Amino acid sequence: MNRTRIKICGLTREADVDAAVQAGADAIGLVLYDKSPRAVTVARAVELARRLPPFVTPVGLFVNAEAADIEAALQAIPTLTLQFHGDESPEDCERWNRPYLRAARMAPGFDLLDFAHRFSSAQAVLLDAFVDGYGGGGKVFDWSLLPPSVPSPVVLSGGLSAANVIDGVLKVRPWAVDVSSGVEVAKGLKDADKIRHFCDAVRQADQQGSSGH
Ligand SMILES: O=C(O)c1ccccc1NCC(=O)[C@H](O)[C@H](O)COP(=O)(O)O
Repeated sequence: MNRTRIKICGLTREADVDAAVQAGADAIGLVLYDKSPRAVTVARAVELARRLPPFVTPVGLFVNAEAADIEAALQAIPTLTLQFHGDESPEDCERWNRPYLRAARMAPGFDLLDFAHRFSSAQAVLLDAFVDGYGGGGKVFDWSLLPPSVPSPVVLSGGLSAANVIDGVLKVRPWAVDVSSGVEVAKGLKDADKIRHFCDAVRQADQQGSSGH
């Protein structure tokens, strides 16, 4: 069983970036969407991304952003992976010729297979709950809604925490998991112990999954 990759999202402080790296995160999410309580500016994102060692990916999150704002972020952080969390079309995502994640908001009746086909150029589809304000809602969607297989790598997201991520990994078998609220003490303020417990739980899930549980 592959090692489930881990993205810790909505980081705003150096200490939280360091805690995510220390706990074994594979990526950090920087919310470049000014209506979010976890928003950071491009300048702040540069400072945070600069702390990352090799092989830990900075992911910039956008919601229906102006092209100039995405351009500025890519100029400032050339290694940025893009995450589109709004109503962006495949063309909106592909024009940057950069690796990107495409968020899918899993409302009941949502046609994930059609969505994954439309966004086949995405590195992965990030499956999130359908919440007001696009994301970061701390809400779990019904994993049983998922089809038996999805033609893209899946990032499971939405209301995850150390308490439910083992179940999520064993049920959905995603390429990666993504968490924001579940490792916070307040919006945008992460807790190092929660981050560590979350990452340890993902490792435990991988062990259970490889031993046929
Ligand atoms: O995190 C936010 O505040 C946010 C705001 C607007 C769009 C996307 C946002 N976050 C995107 C993420 O990838 C979150 O990690 C994802 O929605 C899961 O959040 P949570 O349910 O709090 O773990």
